[in-house]
Amino acid sequence: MTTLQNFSSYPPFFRPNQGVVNGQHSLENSTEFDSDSSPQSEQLPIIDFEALDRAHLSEVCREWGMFRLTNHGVSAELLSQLHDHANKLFSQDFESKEGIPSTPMLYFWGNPALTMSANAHQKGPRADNHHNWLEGLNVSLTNISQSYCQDPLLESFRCLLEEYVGHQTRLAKTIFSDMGEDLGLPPAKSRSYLSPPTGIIRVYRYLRCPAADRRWGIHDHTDSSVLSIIHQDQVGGLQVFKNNQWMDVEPIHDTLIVNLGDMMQAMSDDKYVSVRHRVKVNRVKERVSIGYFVFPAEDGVIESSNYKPFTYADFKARNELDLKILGAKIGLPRFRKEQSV
Ligand SMILES: O=C(O)CCC(=O)C(=O)O
Ligand SMILES: [Fe+2]
Repeated sequence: MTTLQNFSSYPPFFRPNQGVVNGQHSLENSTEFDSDSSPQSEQLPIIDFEALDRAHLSEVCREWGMFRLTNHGVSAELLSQLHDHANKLFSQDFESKEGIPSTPMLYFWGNPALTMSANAHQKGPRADNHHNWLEGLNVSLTNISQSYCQDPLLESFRCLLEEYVGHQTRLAKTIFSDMGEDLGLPPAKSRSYLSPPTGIIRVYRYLRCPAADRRWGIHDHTDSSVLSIIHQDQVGGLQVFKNNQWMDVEPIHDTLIVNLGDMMQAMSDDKYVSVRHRVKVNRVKERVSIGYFVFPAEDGVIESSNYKPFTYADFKARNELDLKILGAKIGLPRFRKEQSV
């Protein structure tokens, strides 16, 4: 539960009156933006996992690139336990969180590290005061089995995450296989196009922000993944860009949100959409979400008619370079046959 007065769990940068960068408060000199979403004209489509309808899935992937998954087989109890543990971990003092041994869960705050799945979609150099208003734990699935023998809370959270990853892998494989059938991807290719062992989990806590109208939890972006699967708590804040407007993705506890990433768009030759989305922050409430991101095998060559052949390793390296030089991810346009940037 949130204690309004106590900010000892917050990274100092996010404590009221403390976000000072180069002598300037992080909330100064920032223009207010319009974070309001337009009235909902449409509902996010629903895909029932127990009765997967390939024609409907196909349509939703082409038109939306995001859907709500129901009947996914992840118990409401597991989801609640994950959120309870995440809340407990995040409410510890900042110093304790910084001291978490970084394998398998790496603690971070502000902008995610360059190798992470998603990078801000904004133009121009990244300003110091451009932090995403969040902290998180990044779990690389290659070492998720390494136990935290010394710390019971971390260890039981890790075990829950391991169980959760089993479900996410099951869901991603089935959904991807249906997408592959819809797109006519050659089965041999499909195997290198989805590599569950190299996926990641990110557990985020979006922090309360006094200037919620001038800061983002996560800026407008597309994911670099093949698929991303998000479970959010009841606070809300996730938005998706559809029909030239932003719409809220309403929290519903026993559902998951699936979105397609850049790799899926490339594999589908632009038939499917890597969807733009972002997360708002809140003045009075923290928000916790758990994201699962699955990628292609690093060295699997993605072949399509709109893009030059490239691997996920090439894509990552190019994004890292663009972030360093331009302060922004360019992403897929870099790999188009007719390069558009
Ligand atoms: O927290 C969320 O709901 C979304 C997170 C997200 O978009 C990302 O990590 O790429
Ligand atoms: Fe994302």
